[in-house]
Amino acid sequence: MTDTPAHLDLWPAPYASGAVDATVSVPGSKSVTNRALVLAALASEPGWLRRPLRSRDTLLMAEALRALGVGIEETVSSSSTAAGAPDGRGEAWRVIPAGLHGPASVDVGNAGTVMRFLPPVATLADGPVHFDGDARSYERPLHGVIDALRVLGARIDDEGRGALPMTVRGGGALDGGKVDIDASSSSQFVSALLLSAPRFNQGVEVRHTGPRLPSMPHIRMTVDMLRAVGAQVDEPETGGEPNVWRVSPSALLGRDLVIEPDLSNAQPFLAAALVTGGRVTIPDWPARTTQPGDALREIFTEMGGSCELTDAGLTFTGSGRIHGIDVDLGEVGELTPGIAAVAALADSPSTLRGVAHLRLHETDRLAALTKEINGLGGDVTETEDGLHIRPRPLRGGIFHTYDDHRMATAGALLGLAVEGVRVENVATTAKTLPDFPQMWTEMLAIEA
Ligand SMILES: O=C(O)C1=C[C@@H](OP(=O)(O)O)[C@@H](O)[C@H](O)C1
Ligand SMILES: C=C(OP(=O)(O)O)C(=O)O
Repeated sequence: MTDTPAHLDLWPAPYASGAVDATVSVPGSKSVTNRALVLAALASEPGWLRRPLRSRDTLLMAEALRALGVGIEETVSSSSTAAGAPDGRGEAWRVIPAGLHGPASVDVGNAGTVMRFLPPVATLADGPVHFDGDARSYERPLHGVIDALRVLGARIDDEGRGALPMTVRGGGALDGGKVDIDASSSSQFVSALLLSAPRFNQGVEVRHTGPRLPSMPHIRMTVDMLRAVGAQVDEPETGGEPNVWRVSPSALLGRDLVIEPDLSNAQPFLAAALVTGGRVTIPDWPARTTQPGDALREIFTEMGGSCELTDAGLTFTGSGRIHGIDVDLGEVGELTPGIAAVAALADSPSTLRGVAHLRLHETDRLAALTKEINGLGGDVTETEDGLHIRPRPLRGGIFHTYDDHRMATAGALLGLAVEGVRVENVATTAKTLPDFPQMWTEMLAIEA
């Protein structure tokens, strides 16, 4: 982990002089948008995504599918007031499936969903598909997808790396069948194989053989979205064998889907209510969802507030006090940076457990959180599978972000309560929330 020169891209994180009181409309879910794009591309008829997230990760997914021959048209839906509205709301993507063609090149950036969900799609193309991405993408685990696809009949050139860069030698179809994988380093291995499986000749039977499986809500999301386009899925949570998922071969329907707001991106705004003892409402919070961010209702309530779901959305009200928490975040790992930031401001220590796999995310999040919170005077130690956080008075300073959008929002959160925090490269929030700095200052009612 190298230090970025201090003069580069330092964003003075606004300090909150009082309690926030705001309504914040959060753009669409990254995880839902990228699954919906893949399923729409594999369908047998055109479909719509309304209010898709338009951020680096989802634009990379759309661009990659276009490179394979899929039509994705930008339109302004009837509910829209203006094309290109800053938060992307009101816009729609019309997805027109087509035969998948190689040769093609895919830039995955550092998007786990693109680097894992698209290689199975590429096996269905009629030529080679080359995958490359950011330097960090070479270090993120992909072996589960590569090895499984080989067992299912694919030809992949990765020069023995088990990682990017690589070329999938698409043959126009894939046998499919049974495969064992160890998905303990990423649930996205399972989701990746299931999403394309209706188009494999024999569908798929995936058995997870590893010690643990993180991010179960994201696998539920995959299963739910497959079923919604007509796929037949057998899985452990509805009476199937433990750790086994089966998808039958079938055609997929085109869907007209309104994408839910990204509840993990709602996290910093809800946390602002907790940290300042204020109140924040997130409109369109779904009554039922598979998004892991829904767990924030319980987690932040335990840390010192209350929430209410009404027609106006989810309103979270801070109590003015923040309590430490002892919690297993294995199911909701992507919430860890925001929870760690809040925990560093609490009135008692916290233990965050079950998130060893975060060492393989956008950056090593356990190391990065420890170093950066301690750099502001905090007292955080890494455990084998998480963090111990003992709150101490913090001071201003540079909060490095390591190209990690959730490190940037964690730094902004600390800045609400600690004067003089400067977040390095806040623009890295473009991975999933390009308008974050503007949304943050609007929430605080600060003139831009
Ligand atoms: O399938 C998905 O959309 C995701 C699954 C999770 O990945 P891991 O299981 O690798 O943590 C999550 O952290 C990531 O942000 C999104
Ligand atoms: C882990 C994350 O992303 P990715 O989809 O790249 O794995 C995240 O958004 O927190």
